[in-house]
Amino acid sequence: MAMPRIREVRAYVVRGGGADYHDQGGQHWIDDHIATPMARYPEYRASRQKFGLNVLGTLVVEIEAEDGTVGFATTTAGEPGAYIVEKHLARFVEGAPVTSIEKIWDQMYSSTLFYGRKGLVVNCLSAVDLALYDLLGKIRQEPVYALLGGPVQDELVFYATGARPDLAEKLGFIGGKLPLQHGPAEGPEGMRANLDKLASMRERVSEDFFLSWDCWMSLDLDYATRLARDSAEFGLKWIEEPLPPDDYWGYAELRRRVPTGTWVSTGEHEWTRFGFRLLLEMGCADMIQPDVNWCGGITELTKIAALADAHGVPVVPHGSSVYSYHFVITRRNSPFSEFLMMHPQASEIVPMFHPLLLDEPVPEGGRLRLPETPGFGVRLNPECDLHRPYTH
Ligand SMILES: C[C@H](O)[C@H](O)CC(=O)C(=O)O
Ligand SMILES: [Mg+2]
Repeated sequence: MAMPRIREVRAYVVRGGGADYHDQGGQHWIDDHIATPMARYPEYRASRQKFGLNVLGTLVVEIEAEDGTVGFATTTAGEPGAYIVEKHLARFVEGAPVTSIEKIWDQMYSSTLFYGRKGLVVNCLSAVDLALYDLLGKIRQEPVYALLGGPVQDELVFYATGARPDLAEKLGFIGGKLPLQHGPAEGPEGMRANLDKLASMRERVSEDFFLSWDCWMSLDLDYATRLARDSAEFGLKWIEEPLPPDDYWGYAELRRRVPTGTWVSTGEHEWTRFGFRLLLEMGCADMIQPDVNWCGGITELTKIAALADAHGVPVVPHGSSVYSYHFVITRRNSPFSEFLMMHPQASEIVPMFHPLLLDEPVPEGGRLRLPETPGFGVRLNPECDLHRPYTH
């Protein structure tokens, strides 16, 4: 079968949910006094949006082949991302065969080394990579998981991230990850409030339902050590992203300090196999959590997961909806998946990238069988207002 070439790349910005899942309206648990590295400044404690967490918005990348087939994907990168895709990355994609995914990745990464390597630029590159997978799947009439070698499990099993693990258990999830609300700047009172929250959730859920902390880079080594130790009596399964992502030494030390049986996890804000190589070789984590919409797309996640497998470290991707589901279903080394509760009170199941995607699958009873729809199996919601700020 002759493979078409790529005709055009287009980059759009959209506000309100989507891949920038922090870009929510008011009164949402995800913006309700969550511990962050900015919480040392009292004026930025109550709301993450106040310091600019949702400043970027969602970037949508569409890639159209000569035969008219369109693949698309999304990331957190907004208007600066649209500029990078249109003015820089598109040149490596347009005119290339739709199968040229590895070469395009290498050209995008190598050509942006002088200002990229991590963060926004690799988020953009991830969206292009995922859009290429979506396109290839649609052209071959196969789901992305089939392109990746096929499923190794029949269905995905989920834990839930949100303010109400007790409700998540009733919805069938296997565990719940709570946002930590108070950091070191809030002293012993904040620590007590954190532990009280965990204790009260432990009382409300069954013994087999696991509980974890999401610390969103907000702690220091001593606080993280105390939190992990004092949370152990409530059966804490893991302490996630307790330290700033560049503190590889702190993570390695924390792993030595936490009680046996408590995992240290991180990787949500790490990029490419080079960043994960440091985490793995330095013994920073019992589990890594790359976000496929950020870390370099499927092309890079495949390499990161192979490295992790060789180190005996499980890979449980951060959020990222269908983009991680198609990957996880093909991996023995990814025992479960994350579902971010995007309902404002975390009391009902809402698609993770709502309202941007149509046909976005959600777990039922904490489980999900992926449909056989080509590509990632989702469509852009025509009711979302996509804006194309740049052309090339
Ligand atoms: C709940 C966390 O603060 C963050 O919004 C999401 C996250 O880190 C995760 O899902 O993991
Ligand atoms: Mg997290």
